[in-house]
Amino acid sequence: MFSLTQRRLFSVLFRGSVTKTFKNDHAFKSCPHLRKISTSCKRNTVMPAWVIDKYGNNEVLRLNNNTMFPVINYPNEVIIKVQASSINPIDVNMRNGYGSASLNMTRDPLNIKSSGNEFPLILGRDVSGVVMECGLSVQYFKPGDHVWAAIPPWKQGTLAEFVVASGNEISLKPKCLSDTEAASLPYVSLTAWAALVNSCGLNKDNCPGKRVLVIGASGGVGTAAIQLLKAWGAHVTAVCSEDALSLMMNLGADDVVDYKAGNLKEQLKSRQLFDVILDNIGGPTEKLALQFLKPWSGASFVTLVTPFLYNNDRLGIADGMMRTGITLGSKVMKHLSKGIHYRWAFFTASGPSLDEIKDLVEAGKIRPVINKVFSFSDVPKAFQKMEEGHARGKTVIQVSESS
Ligand SMILES: NC(=O)C1=CN([C@@H]2O[C@H](COP(=O)(O)OP(=O)(O)OC[C@H]3O[C@@H](n4cnc5c(N)ncnc54)[C@H](OP(=O)(O)O)[C@@H]3O)[C@@H](O)[C@H]2O)C=CC1
Repeated sequence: MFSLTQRRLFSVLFRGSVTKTFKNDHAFKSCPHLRKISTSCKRNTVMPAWVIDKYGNNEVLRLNNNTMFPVINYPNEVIIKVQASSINPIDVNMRNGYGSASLNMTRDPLNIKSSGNEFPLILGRDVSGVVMECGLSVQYFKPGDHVWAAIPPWKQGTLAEFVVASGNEISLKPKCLSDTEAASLPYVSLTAWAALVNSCGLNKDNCPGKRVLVIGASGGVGTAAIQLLKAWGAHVTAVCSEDALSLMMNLGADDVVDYKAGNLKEQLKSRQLFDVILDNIGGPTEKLALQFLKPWSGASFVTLVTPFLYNNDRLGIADGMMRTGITLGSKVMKHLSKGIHYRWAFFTASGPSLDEIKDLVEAGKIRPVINKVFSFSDVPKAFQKMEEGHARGKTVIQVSESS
């Protein structure tokens, strides 16, 4: 097999024959702003990026101005100039080593690098930016398009000047949002979509009248989930701390439960049972919440907090997968016998789903909820903020001055 350096060299040498660049594009010729970006893109073989060279605390984050410029390896890929990004809990967890067993394996799909050689690793999943270059099989996008996306965690991330994404992971950015606003939504809204739509089968036709409980409602995923559910007419009960009550009401929640105000079980008992519960917290909360679903009526419990990657990290892929299968299988069977569908959900990168979210944003049904915006040079501070918890929406990174 080819070494990584050889593969990069081939990609650079043959790039002209497998990609469409800005320079061939009519829009490019007529737009000085884009021409400027493209020129810098073409001239540089390196770019600034926040990388880690080993797992650990915030001290492992390093701004490297000489990070290798990304190249298109497959004809369905695009290179995006990152205008804004954001931080999610997975970034903090990955910095600490979370997912290293499974994600390293897939981050190098051609298996060119040996295991454990994933560094320097770029974190950051969200991007709002401009397409610079397209592989030849990319049909729906062209250089110069303003796009947003969430990049899967097994790929290099978006805390960099440029990032590579697949054409099927990106979507045209909602025109009504700035880059910093747009970068706050893809990862969390696609996670909410994966949980509510893909796992629980909710959609705009069957949501009206459904009672949904969102636990951990004040964070990134929760704020996106509430808005998606309200856009489709569900009755939403949000579980959060007291200081997030007004945020929840502003987002449209019908009922709010303050989990710090006292006995959560007693508070939930005073409500009617739910058709769907979205759990963003896990642990003891899962056990407690499962009692509050309508049994034998198709009700679903879906959690985002699963031991899937932890098991692989701890036990290795084979044993980890087996442990995960046993845990999930036994929980599914246990709750099915009580008339409840029990599910785990995972973020799924999807341009088509982002297209639908874009429509909801442009219709004014979903809006960004931004906790704080940090500059690119302050990425470590943004990680620190994320790590401190108590998020109220999203922590966003302004990568380019013009975002
Ligand atoms: N499976 C997957 O693919 C994915 C999983 N996740 C996971 O989902 C979870 C939520 O993600 P995200 O929304 O981005 O995280 P955030 O950190 O943005 O939000 C978490 C929120 O939960 C609140 N919270 C903490 N404890 C409780 C509690 N006991 N009851 C109710 N609310 C609580 C926090 O505020 P406060 O403490 O002030 O109450 C905070 O607002 C994370 O654990 C994340 O790792 C996220 C994305 C994808």
